[in-house]
Amino acid sequence: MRATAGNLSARADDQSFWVTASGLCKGELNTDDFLRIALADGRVLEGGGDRKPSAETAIHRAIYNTQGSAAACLHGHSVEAVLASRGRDPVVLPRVEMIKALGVWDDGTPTALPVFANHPDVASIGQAVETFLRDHPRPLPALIVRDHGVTAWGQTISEALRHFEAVEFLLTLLARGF
Ligand SMILES: CSCCC(=O)C(=O)COP(=O)(O)O
Ligand SMILES: [Zn+2]
Repeated sequence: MRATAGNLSARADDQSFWVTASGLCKGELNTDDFLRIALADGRVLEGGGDRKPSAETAIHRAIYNTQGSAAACLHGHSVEAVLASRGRDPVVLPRVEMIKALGVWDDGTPTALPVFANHPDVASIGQAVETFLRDHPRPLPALIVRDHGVTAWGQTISEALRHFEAVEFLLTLLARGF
Protein backbone atom coordinates (compact mmCIF):
# COMPACT_ATOMS: atom_id res chain seq x y z
CA MET A 1 0.00 0.00 0.00
CA ARG A 2 2.27 2.66 -1.40
CA ALA A 3 2.22 6.38 -0.69
CA THR A 4 -0.55 6.09 1.97
CA ALA A 5 -2.93 4.67 -0.66
CA GLY A 6 -5.57 2.15 0.38
CA ASN A 7 -7.98 1.76 3.29
CA LEU A 8 -9.16 -1.11 5.48
CA SER A 9 -12.33 -1.76 7.42
CA ALA A 10 -14.06 -4.40 9.52
CA ARG A 11 -17.69 -4.66 10.53
CA ALA A 12 -18.55 -4.28 14.23
CA ASP A 13 -21.48 -6.11 15.76
CA ASP A 14 -23.61 -3.03 16.46
CA GLN A 15 -24.64 -1.46 13.14
CA SER A 16 -21.23 0.08 12.65
CA PHE A 17 -17.77 -0.63 11.23
CA TRP A 18 -14.18 0.32 11.96
CA VAL A 19 -12.22 2.05 9.18
CA THR A 20 -8.68 3.36 8.91
CA ALA A 21 -8.01 7.04 9.50
CA SER A 22 -7.23 9.06 6.39
CA GLY A 23 -3.77 9.77 5.09
CA LEU A 24 -1.80 7.31 7.21
CA CYS A 25 0.84 4.89 5.99
CA LYS A 26 -1.22 1.69 6.03
CA GLY A 27 1.86 -0.38 6.79
CA GLU A 28 2.31 1.36 10.15
CA LEU A 29 -1.17 1.21 11.68
CA ASN A 30 -1.91 1.04 15.40
CA THR A 31 -5.20 0.14 17.03
CA ASP A 32 -5.94 3.84 17.61
CA ASP A 33 -5.68 4.53 13.87
CA PHE A 34 -9.26 3.28 13.31
CA LEU A 35 -12.56 5.13 13.65
CA ARG A 36 -15.97 3.55 14.23
CA ILE A 37 -18.59 4.66 11.70
CA ALA A 38 -22.39 4.34 11.88
CA LEU A 39 -23.81 2.24 9.03
CA ALA A 40 -27.01 4.27 8.99
CA ASP A 41 -25.60 7.72 8.27
CA GLY A 42 -21.80 7.54 8.13
CA ARG A 43 -21.31 9.48 11.38
CA VAL A 44 -18.09 9.00 13.34
CA LEU A 45 -19.04 7.25 16.58
CA GLU A 46 -15.66 6.88 18.25
CA GLY A 47 -11.92 6.58 17.80
CA GLY A 48 -9.21 8.23 15.77
CA GLY A 49 -8.53 11.19 18.10
CA ASP A 50 -8.61 14.29 15.92
CA ARG A 51 -8.08 12.28 12.73
CA LYS A 52 -10.66 12.01 9.96
CA PRO A 53 -11.95 8.68 8.65
CA SER A 54 -10.73 7.38 5.29
CA ALA A 55 -11.71 9.57 2.36
CA GLU A 56 -13.29 6.41 0.91
CA THR A 57 -15.45 5.51 3.90
CA ALA A 58 -18.59 5.95 1.75
CA ILE A 59 -17.54 3.00 -0.45
CA HIS A 60 -17.01 0.72 2.55
CA ARG A 61 -20.36 1.82 3.97
CA ALA A 62 -22.15 1.06 0.68
CA ILE A 63 -20.70 -2.46 0.76
CA TYR A 64 -21.68 -3.18 4.37
CA ASN A 65 -25.16 -1.75 3.82
CA THR A 66 -25.85 -4.01 0.84
CA GLN A 67 -23.76 -7.15 1.48
CA GLY A 68 -25.10 -8.54 4.73
CA SER A 69 -22.37 -11.17 5.00
CA ALA A 70 -19.45 -8.79 4.38
CA ALA A 71 -17.33 -8.51 7.54
CA ALA A 72 -14.24 -6.84 6.10
CA CYS A 73 -13.38 -4.60 3.11
CA LEU A 74 -9.90 -3.98 1.74
CA HIS A 75 -8.97 -1.32 -0.81
CA GLY A 76 -5.63 -0.88 -2.53
CA HIS A 77 -4.06 0.80 -5.54
CA SER A 78 -1.99 -1.02 -8.13
CA VAL A 79 -0.52 -0.26 -11.53
CA GLU A 80 -2.23 -3.38 -12.88
CA ALA A 81 -5.70 -2.40 -11.67
CA VAL A 82 -5.36 1.00 -13.34
CA LEU A 83 -4.13 -0.51 -16.61
CA ALA A 84 -6.66 -3.35 -16.72
CA SER A 85 -9.67 -1.10 -16.14
CA ARG A 86 -8.73 1.27 -18.98
CA GLY A 87 -11.16 0.74 -21.88
CA ARG A 88 -13.01 -2.08 -20.10
CA ASP A 89 -16.46 -1.72 -18.54
CA PRO A 90 -17.09 -4.13 -17.01
CA VAL A 91 -13.77 -5.87 -16.51
CA VAL A 92 -14.29 -9.53 -17.40
CA LEU A 93 -11.85 -11.57 -15.35
CA PRO A 94 -10.16 -14.49 -17.16
CA ARG A 95 -11.36 -17.98 -16.22
CA VAL A 96 -8.00 -19.30 -15.15
CA GLU A 97 -7.49 -21.45 -12.06
CA MET A 98 -7.16 -18.43 -9.76
CA ILE A 99 -10.80 -17.50 -10.41
CA LYS A 100 -11.72 -20.24 -7.91
CA ALA A 101 -10.40 -18.00 -5.13
CA LEU A 102 -13.44 -15.80 -5.82
CA GLY A 103 -15.82 -18.73 -5.36
CA VAL A 104 -16.30 -19.10 -9.12
CA TRP A 105 -16.16 -22.62 -10.52
CA ASP A 106 -16.60 -23.92 -14.03
CA ASP A 107 -20.34 -23.38 -13.86
CA GLY A 108 -20.83 -20.37 -16.08
CA THR A 109 -20.92 -17.92 -13.17
CA PRO A 110 -20.26 -14.47 -14.68
CA THR A 111 -16.81 -13.06 -13.98
CA ALA A 112 -17.55 -9.40 -14.74
CA LEU A 113 -16.34 -6.87 -12.21
CA PRO A 114 -18.16 -3.51 -12.18
CA VAL A 115 -16.12 -0.40 -12.92
CA PHE A 116 -17.14 2.90 -11.32
CA ALA A 117 -15.99 6.33 -12.43
CA ASN A 118 -13.50 7.98 -10.11
CA HIS A 119 -14.72 11.27 -8.67
CA PRO A 120 -13.41 13.80 -6.13
CA ASP A 121 -16.81 13.57 -4.41
CA VAL A 122 -16.38 10.06 -2.99
CA ALA A 123 -19.92 10.12 -1.59
CA SER A 124 -21.15 9.99 -5.18
CA ILE A 125 -19.02 6.90 -5.84
CA GLY A 126 -20.47 5.36 -2.68
CA GLN A 127 -23.98 6.10 -3.94
CA ALA A 128 -23.23 4.50 -7.33
CA VAL A 129 -21.77 1.44 -5.60
CA GLU A 130 -24.79 1.11 -3.34
CA THR A 131 -27.22 1.39 -6.27
CA PHE A 132 -25.28 -1.18 -8.29
CA LEU A 133 -25.08 -3.66 -5.44
CA ARG A 134 -28.77 -3.31 -4.60
CA ASP A 135 -29.60 -4.02 -8.28
CA HIS A 136 -27.20 -6.98 -8.62
CA PRO A 137 -27.78 -9.80 -6.15
CA ARG A 138 -24.85 -12.21 -5.62
CA PRO A 139 -22.11 -10.01 -7.16
CA LEU A 140 -18.46 -11.02 -7.25
CA PRO A 141 -16.90 -9.83 -3.96
CA ALA A 142 -14.96 -6.94 -5.50
CA LEU A 143 -15.27 -3.78 -7.56
CA ILE A 144 -12.99 -1.39 -9.42
CA VAL A 145 -12.87 2.39 -9.42
CA ARG A 146 -11.41 3.47 -12.75
CA ASP A 147 -7.86 4.89 -12.71
CA HIS A 148 -7.88 4.24 -8.97
CA GLY A 149 -8.02 0.71 -7.56
CA VAL A 150 -9.84 -2.37 -6.29
CA THR A 151 -12.02 -2.82 -3.23
CA ALA A 152 -12.73 -6.42 -2.19
CA TRP A 153 -14.75 -7.83 0.69
CA GLY A 154 -15.32 -11.09 2.50
CA GLN A 155 -17.00 -12.81 5.41
CA THR A 156 -13.70 -12.63 7.33
CA ILE A 157 -10.60 -10.46 6.99
CA SER A 158 -8.73 -13.49 5.57
CA GLU A 159 -11.41 -14.08 2.98
CA ALA A 160 -11.40 -10.40 1.97
CA LEU A 161 -7.61 -10.60 1.55
CA ARG A 162 -7.94 -13.77 -0.57
CA HIS A 163 -10.48 -12.03 -2.80
CA PHE A 164 -8.34 -8.90 -3.06
CA GLU A 165 -5.20 -10.84 -3.96
CA ALA A 166 -7.02 -13.02 -6.50
CA VAL A 167 -8.49 -9.98 -8.25
CA GLU A 168 -5.08 -8.30 -8.36
CA PHE A 169 -3.59 -11.49 -9.86
CA LEU A 170 -6.30 -11.67 -12.54
CA LEU A 171 -6.01 -7.95 -13.34
CA THR A 172 -2.27 -8.40 -13.72
CA LEU A 173 -2.93 -11.06 -16.36
CA LEU A 174 -5.21 -8.66 -18.24
CA ALA A 175 -2.73 -5.80 -17.93
CA ARG A 176 -0.06 -8.06 -19.42
CA GLY A 177 -2.24 -8.87 -22.43
CA PHE A 178 -3.76 -12.23 -21.40
C1 LIG B 1 -2.40 8.80 -2.31
S1 LIG B 1 -3.83 7.89 -2.07
C2 LIG B 1 -5.20 8.99 -2.36
C3 LIG B 1 -6.42 8.62 -1.55
C4 LIG B 1 -6.82 7.21 -1.79
O1 LIG B 1 -7.23 6.86 -2.89
C5 LIG B 1 -6.68 6.20 -0.78
O2 LIG B 1 -6.91 5.04 -1.03
C6 LIG B 1 -6.27 6.55 0.60
O3 LIG B 1 -7.18 7.40 1.19
P1 LIG B 1 -7.34 7.44 2.79
O4 LIG B 1 -8.16 8.68 3.02
O5 LIG B 1 -8.08 6.19 3.17
O6 LIG B 1 -5.98 7.46 3.39
ZN1 LIG C 1 -7.95 4.74 -2.96
